Amino acid sequence: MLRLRNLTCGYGRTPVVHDVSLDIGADEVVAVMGHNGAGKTTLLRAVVGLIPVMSGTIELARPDGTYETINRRPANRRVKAGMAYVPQGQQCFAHLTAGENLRLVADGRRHGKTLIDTQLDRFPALRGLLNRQAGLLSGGQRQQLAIARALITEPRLLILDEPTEGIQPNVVAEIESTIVDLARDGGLSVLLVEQHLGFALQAAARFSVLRSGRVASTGATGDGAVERVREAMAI
Ligand SMILES: Nc1ncnc2c1ncn2[C@@H]1O[C@H](COP(=O)(O)OP(=O)(O)OP(=O)(O)O)[C@@H](O)[C@H]1O
Repeated sequence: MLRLRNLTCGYGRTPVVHDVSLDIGADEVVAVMGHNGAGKTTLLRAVVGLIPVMSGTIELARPDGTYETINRRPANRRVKAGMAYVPQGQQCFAHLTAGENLRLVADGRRHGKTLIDTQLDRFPALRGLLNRQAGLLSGGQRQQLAIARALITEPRLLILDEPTEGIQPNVVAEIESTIVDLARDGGLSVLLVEQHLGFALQAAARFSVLRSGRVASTGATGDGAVERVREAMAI
């Protein structure tokens, strides 16, 4: 679904992410881990088109499975091509209700109401909160709202930046099972940036660890992955 080849990106003329290569297959969850400042968010920003690529390529699969380079494609057209981005920090329109947050994305889409209903089935806790201001929801509820809103765009690639940050443990488990279900149900690949090791290794099939903007370790999340990740992160 997504192929990064020797991707270098950063801010102004200063590279922050160096020479990163990464593959996410169809219906696959891949976790990118690393300490604060390792460059995880910067990598995602380049993938979604919020900052330019300095060198290397970002390739996205077309629906027919062939790849095209999208380095210069504006962010809004990447959304149209099937990417959805949920930034760090449970971002919602705080003064709008939960329902208005969802309708903002659904309105104007064909079958907008059905799209909202599908997400309310996925996140049943949101049903009773539709008339509540998003700013008054708990962190976990806001994160579910942010993911639901992203899914209304019917992405093929969901990009999540630290979805469990600042969220109580019972909701972390819910979000984890949602992500696993989404990929298992088919039709969706997930690029997950996460510092919560247990969560990332449970949810993802493969991992990459970034250290100082470079890939320090990469592999499958099976036996021995915890040790490899800990070693790469030097924890
Ligand atoms: N807008 C910006 N302009 C200049 N430098 C930035 C900007 N945003 C981040 N940086 C720098 O880029 C480096 C990587 O930051 P980034 O946010 O990508 O790391 P991260 O791994 O996502 O960390 P965190 O887990 O804290 O979000 C840091 O040194 C940071 O100071």
